[in-house]
Amino acid sequence: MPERAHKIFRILTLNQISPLGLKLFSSSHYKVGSDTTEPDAILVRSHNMLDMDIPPSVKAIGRAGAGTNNVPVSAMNLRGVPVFNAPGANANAVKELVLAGLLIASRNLIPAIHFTEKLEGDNETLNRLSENGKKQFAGIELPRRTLGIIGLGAIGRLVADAALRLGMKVMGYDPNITVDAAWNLSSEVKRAESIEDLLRNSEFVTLHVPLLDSTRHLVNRQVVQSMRNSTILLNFSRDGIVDENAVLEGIEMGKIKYYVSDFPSEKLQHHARVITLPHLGASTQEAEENCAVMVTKQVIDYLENGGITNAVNFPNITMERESPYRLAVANANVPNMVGQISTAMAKAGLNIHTMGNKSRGEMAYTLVDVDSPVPQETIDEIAAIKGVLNVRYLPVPAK
Ligand SMILES: NC(=O)C1=CN([C@@H]2O[C@H](COP(=O)(O)OP(=O)(O)OC[C@H]3O[C@@H](n4cnc5c(N)ncnc54)[C@H](O)[C@@H]3O)[C@@H](O)[C@H]2O)C=CC1
Ligand SMILES: O=C(O)CCC(=O)C(=O)O
Repeated sequence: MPERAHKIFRILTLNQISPLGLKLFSSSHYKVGSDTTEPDAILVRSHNMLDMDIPPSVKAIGRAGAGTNNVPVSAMNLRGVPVFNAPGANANAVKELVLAGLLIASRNLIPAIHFTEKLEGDNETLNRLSENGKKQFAGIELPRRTLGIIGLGAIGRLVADAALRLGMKVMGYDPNITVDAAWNLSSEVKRAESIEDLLRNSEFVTLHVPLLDSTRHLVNRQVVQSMRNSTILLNFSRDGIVDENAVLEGIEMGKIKYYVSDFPSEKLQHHARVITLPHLGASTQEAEENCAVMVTKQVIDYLENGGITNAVNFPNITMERESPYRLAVANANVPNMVGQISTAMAKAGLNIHTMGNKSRGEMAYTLVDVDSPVPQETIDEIAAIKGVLNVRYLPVPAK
């Protein structure tokens, strides 16, 4: 029978994670480090895990941020491993950088700064050269101009609010908007029927969608053609959402005045009409702390209690502990799984105290609390059921 002793969980960090989050891992129960072998869980920010050999010991992955396109989520589905993220935890940081991008581009600040940097002479000369040269950097103001927002989730919504407060008109496009996001969206945001509808009406366009198969090259040649002349395009989502060749053509044709992107790329480097930042969207103390704390709490609850909150591939499920013996079963979302799990438990004479089962897409998850210890043979029998991906026994450790 498995012992009811404190297990030491091993956590591997693949990026720098805020210490405010890491300190939630108590040193008596957790070993945390960037060199941890046989990890129970991995914490990651932008490190590319797509080609990584993820050890079989891994039971959970925590992405201290929003986008999970750097994590092999489908491969983790096959293992029944939840991939957690931190929805909304860095949204304000991104919103602020988008506002900076809007202002930098609308006032031609990058070429203006370069111009001033190159000036030489005494104060009188600098003053004369500045006054003579400044007309080439005259910009536009934001009030009454339209910002088109593609993707109205955590970030898009905050950008909409901020733009409205700056006196802009806002148009939004998001065919998959969640009920929560829709409730939180200002009624002043005009709904675009299509991306083309949004582009026809917007002087500024900002992208806030995840990188998925369906959003790769969302901004392509055809989309660029639909833009108004001199559109300022902002991309703080992911580089893959934009076809860079289409952007370069759009700049040539006068469709795009500036492309402001958080993702440097070889093709766009040193282009006078491209402003790039080094993926700085979430790099504030507050966002780093929020993300680390949120995702660490979720990973701890999963490892210790089997609770799932904010996994991108599993349903949310938490269950109060009403008895000390708990099984957590990840399985494929196919018929009769719960029946087979309960039959195996009944065969061992186990009395089920509470049971919770939820599914999402192809994944399902079952938490079962029983009144007495679960024998290893029963765990093995459940693990052998076709469709079961993993079984974890999570007894409350003896004091
Ligand atoms: N530059 C940076 O440092 C950061 C970048 N991001 C990127 O921003 C993305 C969005 O972040 P959040 O707003 O927090 O995510 P979110 O999940 O709250 O919102 C994404 C929204 O995009 C919508 N969407 C999906 N496909 C769409 C489509 N084809 N057209 C229009 N809307 C579509 C969804 O319905 C959802 O409402 C992340 O996935 C990540 O790639 C996020 C945080 C920091
Ligand atoms: O952790 C970071 O700095 C990247 C943030 C990001 O891109 C995200 O949360 O999707």
